[in-house]
Amino acid sequence: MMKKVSLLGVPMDLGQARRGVDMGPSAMRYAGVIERLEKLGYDVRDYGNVVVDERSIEEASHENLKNLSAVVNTSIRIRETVQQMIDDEAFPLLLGGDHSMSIGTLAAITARHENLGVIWYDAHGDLNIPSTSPTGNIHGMPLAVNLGLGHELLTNIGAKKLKPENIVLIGSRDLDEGERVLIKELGIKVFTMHEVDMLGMATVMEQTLQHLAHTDGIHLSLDLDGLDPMECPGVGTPVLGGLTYRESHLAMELLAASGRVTSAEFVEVNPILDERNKTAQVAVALIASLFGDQLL
Ligand SMILES: NC(=[NH2+])NCCC[C@H](N)C(=O)O
Ligand SMILES: [Mn+2]
Ligand SMILES: [Mn+2]
Repeated sequence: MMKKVSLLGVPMDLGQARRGVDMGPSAMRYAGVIERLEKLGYDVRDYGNVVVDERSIEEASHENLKNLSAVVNTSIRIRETVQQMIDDEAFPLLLGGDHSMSIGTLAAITARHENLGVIWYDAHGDLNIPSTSPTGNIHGMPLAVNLGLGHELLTNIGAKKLKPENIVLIGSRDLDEGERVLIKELGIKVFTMHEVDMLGMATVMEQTLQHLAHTDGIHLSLDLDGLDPMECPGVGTPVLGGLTYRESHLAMELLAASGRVTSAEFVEVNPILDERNKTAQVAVALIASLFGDQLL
C-alpha cells in the first residue's frame, strides 16, 4: 500500500432523511483517525471537509430523488478533490457522511482505472433507481449510479462506469425487490449474511479477492451499517443480524495483507444516534487494520 494517505471528510446528510450523519467525519476525526495513521507511518494529508450544499425545501422530493441538485453539486466537488488526491499519488480515504457521497468518490476513481474493483461492505445493496426506490433517498442508489443506472444528472457525474463483474457485495441482508432483480440480471457477486455464516469471513475474503483478481485496484466502500447495530448503533438505517466487529476486523486485515486496496471510504456514521462515539471508534479501528495495524 502507498505510504501517503489523503483524507477528506464529507459531512453529507442529503442522501437520506435522518439528520446527524453530517457529523460522521468529525466523530471519526475525534476518535483519532489521523493519529492512528501517522503512528502506522503514513504521511497524512488532510483536505478537511468538502463543502456540502444546503437542503432546499422546494427540492424536498423531485422524481423520487430527494435533494437531487444539492447531491449533484456536492458530488462534483467530491470528485474534484478526489482527483487531486490521485494526482498527488496518495491513497484517497474518505469519511462520511451518507452513502450518496460514493457517487462523487467513484466518479473520480473509476476515471483513473481501466478495470476498478469495488467491495460494497453494507447491509444494503444501494442499487435502487428512482423507479424502484421505496424512499427516494439517494443513499440507496449510489452503486446503481456508478453502473450507469438512474437519473442522468447523477450518472453523468462520472465518465466511466463500473463493470458488474468487478463488484462484490458483503454483508447484504436488506435488499429491495428492484435490487434483487438487478443483482440477478447483472450477475453481481453477493455474499449475503447467509454466505458469511456458512463460509466464514476468511473464505468470504479469499473468494472476494479471487473474484476481483483481474481488476487493477480495489475501492472499499464500507457502510458502518454492514456491522451489527449492537456494535455500531450510530447509523441511520440499522438492520439486525449484521457482521461483527471481529469479522470486520479480520476482513480488513486480509485486505491489508492482499495489498490490493487502492482507495476507501467509511460512511454512514451518525453520532447523534450513537452511544459514546462507539461507531466512530469501530470505524477508526477498522481503518487502522486496513492500513496494516498488527498486534505483533
Ligand atoms: N446507504 C444506506 N444506508 N442505504 C440504505 C438504503 C435503504 C433502502 N434500500 C432505500 O433505498 O432507501
Ligand atoms: Mn447501508
Ligand atoms: Mn450503504
